[in-house]
Amino acid sequence: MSKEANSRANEQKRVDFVIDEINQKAQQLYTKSKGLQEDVIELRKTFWDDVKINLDEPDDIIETEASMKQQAELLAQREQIHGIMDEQLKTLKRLKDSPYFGRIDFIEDRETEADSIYIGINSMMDHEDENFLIYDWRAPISSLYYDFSPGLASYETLDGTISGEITLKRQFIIRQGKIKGMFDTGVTIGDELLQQALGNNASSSMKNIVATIQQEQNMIIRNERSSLLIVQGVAGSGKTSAALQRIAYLMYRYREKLHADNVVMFSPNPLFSSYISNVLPELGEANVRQTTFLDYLKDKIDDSITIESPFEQMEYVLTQKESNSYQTRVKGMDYKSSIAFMKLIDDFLTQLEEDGLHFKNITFQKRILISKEDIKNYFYSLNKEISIPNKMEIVVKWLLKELQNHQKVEKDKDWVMEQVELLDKEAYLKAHYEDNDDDVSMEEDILREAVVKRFFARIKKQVKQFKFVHVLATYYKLFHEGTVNVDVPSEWGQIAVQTSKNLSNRFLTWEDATPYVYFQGKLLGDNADRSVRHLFVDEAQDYSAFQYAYIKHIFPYTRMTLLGDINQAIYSLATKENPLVPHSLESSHERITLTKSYRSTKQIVEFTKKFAPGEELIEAFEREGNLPKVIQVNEESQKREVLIHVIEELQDKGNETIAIICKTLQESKEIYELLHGQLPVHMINEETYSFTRGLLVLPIYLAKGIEFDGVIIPNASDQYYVEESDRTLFYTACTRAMHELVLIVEGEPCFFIDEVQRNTYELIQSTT
Ligand SMILES: Nc1ncnc2c1ncn2[C@@H]1O[C@H](COP(=O)(O)OP(=O)(O)OP(=O)(O)O)[C@@H](O)[C@H]1O
Repeated sequence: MSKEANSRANEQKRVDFVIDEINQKAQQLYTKSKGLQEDVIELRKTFWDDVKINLDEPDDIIETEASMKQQAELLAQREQIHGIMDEQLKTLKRLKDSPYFGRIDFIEDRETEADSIYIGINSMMDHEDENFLIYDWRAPISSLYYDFSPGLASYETLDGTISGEITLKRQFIIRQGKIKGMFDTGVTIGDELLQQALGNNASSSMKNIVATIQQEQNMIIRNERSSLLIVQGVAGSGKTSAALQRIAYLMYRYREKLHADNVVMFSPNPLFSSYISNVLPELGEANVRQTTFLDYLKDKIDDSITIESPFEQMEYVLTQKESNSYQTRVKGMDYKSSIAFMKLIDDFLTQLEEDGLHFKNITFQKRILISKEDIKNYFYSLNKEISIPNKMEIVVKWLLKELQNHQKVEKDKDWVMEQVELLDKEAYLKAHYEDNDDDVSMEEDILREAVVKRFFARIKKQVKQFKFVHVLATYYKLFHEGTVNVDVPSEWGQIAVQTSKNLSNRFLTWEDATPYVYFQGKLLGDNADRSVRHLFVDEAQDYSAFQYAYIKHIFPYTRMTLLGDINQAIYSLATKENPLVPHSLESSHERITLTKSYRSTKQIVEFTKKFAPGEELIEAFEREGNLPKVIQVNEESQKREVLIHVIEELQDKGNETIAIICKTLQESKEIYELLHGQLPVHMINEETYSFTRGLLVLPIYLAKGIEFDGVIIPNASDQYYVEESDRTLFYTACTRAMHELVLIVEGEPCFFIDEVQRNTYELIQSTT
């Protein structure tokens, strides 16, 4: 047997042994868990048998409560242990298929023998709980695997640095308990393993990358120092992957303190949220709170106000250039994205301390109980030193007191008696018991009280929610009177008219959404969100300076990881003052730059980097593929045939997921109509929450962060990608491709293609 075959046979023996241990452990755990489950069922069945119920005397009631509590605690405890065992069983099941993916042999300084460390998704000890058969990839010692090649190496523990030498670094592909591949590696982690991982077909959900994390990605994953970590990484460099493995790492490292609901991730769209939702559970961790920034804001705004989505805004920018109000809107977007606008709002808030806040009448049965003037007078009678939100709290207290008086007055009115008659039997019985003197008029009094209390409860709740403050009307005023002594853009007059019109329709454009929520928080009090210990912002290039300032304002104590690619800043207005741009205003932070692109073949990266804004910083991973194709069609009528031909060709080559990526939703709809009925094609829109493999049509902004086996840009001519501002859109679209990229051009190619050397793509004149 060759040396290699011999060592593979030995490794397989070890795998068999570990799987044997896993089976034994699973069996023991299963037996225990089953016993516990029966216990839980029995406890639930007999719950009331063991509770002593006696409600005769106050003491008996207390004793009954205590007995119920004890029984409930017992049940909860068992259920919790059962839950933990269930998780352990799931972990063992995962390990059984593929117990580990890496091995390092490490000799610590001053030791003579190397220890073999096997690394997997979770750790596992032998049945005597003495030795680790598998180390979790997040354990301190496992960092050796990611950070070093064979030779001198060290890792950090709580007790300090441990140094030594790696004498062997090996990788495995194990499936269903069998070693399918085994490689001894040198400098980087498994080119071969990585080649295999990247060569696979795209999936409708993202995969974990723990077996092949690269050194530069590991720096992001294991970073514990920075309270603000900024990652600028080119398309496909593994930013999202690093973010997700980082979450898993932090949850492991701070297991006692950090729970899934202490971590929030802002993702670019709902489709992306579902795309990445598998990774953490696959790593044995619960999913963290994921939301789009739009949904986050929506939660804070009154339901009666409509908010435009960033995608609608984008669609407007791309398709409404001819509209009369376009220039004003774009200027308004620019200004409202800036810190200067936040200063304008702050200045307006200072004015509001003196005068100008709008309130709403508090009404009951169409009668005004407390008028907006009275509320305003009361508000402005309060000491000027008190902040607006604190004054609001005082107003709430005052209003509740006033309402209590109104409630008393209402109680004796005729309408109350009508409502009393509609009360149910229970209310009557209650009144009867409460009335100790058996006095009928007292009983009526109690019933009247019950009615008004119920009616007033709703008003009081609204008061506590500050519904008496007319935030929208006050914000509206900002565009009329809020600009005294402040510099505003020269187009401010038109911007103000346009904004007022939208606000009158209770409509907030995307550029107004964050300023409005900020403004509202400054009036009513923003609760700094302390529960969020770590915030991840993916596609961070698409946030404006205003949005960042707001995020910082609302999460002042939260550690943040911002990940993005300035080359993919498709909301061009958002790039100004963006923290991803070096030398931006960020003060204390750590910055990591990723330059290697893993997603696409070398040929696709070489092609796309030529028109990327920051070309020199893009490096391709060595994975070979076909040259991208530029197909020229002569007339519109050819397009459908060419498109169908291209799709079929890509499918024949084994590409399972093919995306036709368009500039706008409008264009996507046209392409969909062209193909619908001919091919099984799926249209993806803002409401699509998940996708399956197959043929998809979607606008660029919904393809953000996602990847496909093949990408077709159906209109890559200079009619569609016209201006410099289209560059990032075009780059984002092309970089979604893993294996194949095809651009169809009717007429002249867009000037981005002209920037690319001719030998990096195949030019085809369609004769179809
Ligand atoms: N170390 C790695 N091992 C295996 N696959 C990797 C690795 N790093 C990245 N990938 C793969 O490369 C692809 C791109 O990764 P990811 O989506 O995380 O990149 P990104 O930087 O967020 O991309 P974009 O900005 O273009 O959306 C994914 O398929 C991911 O699985």
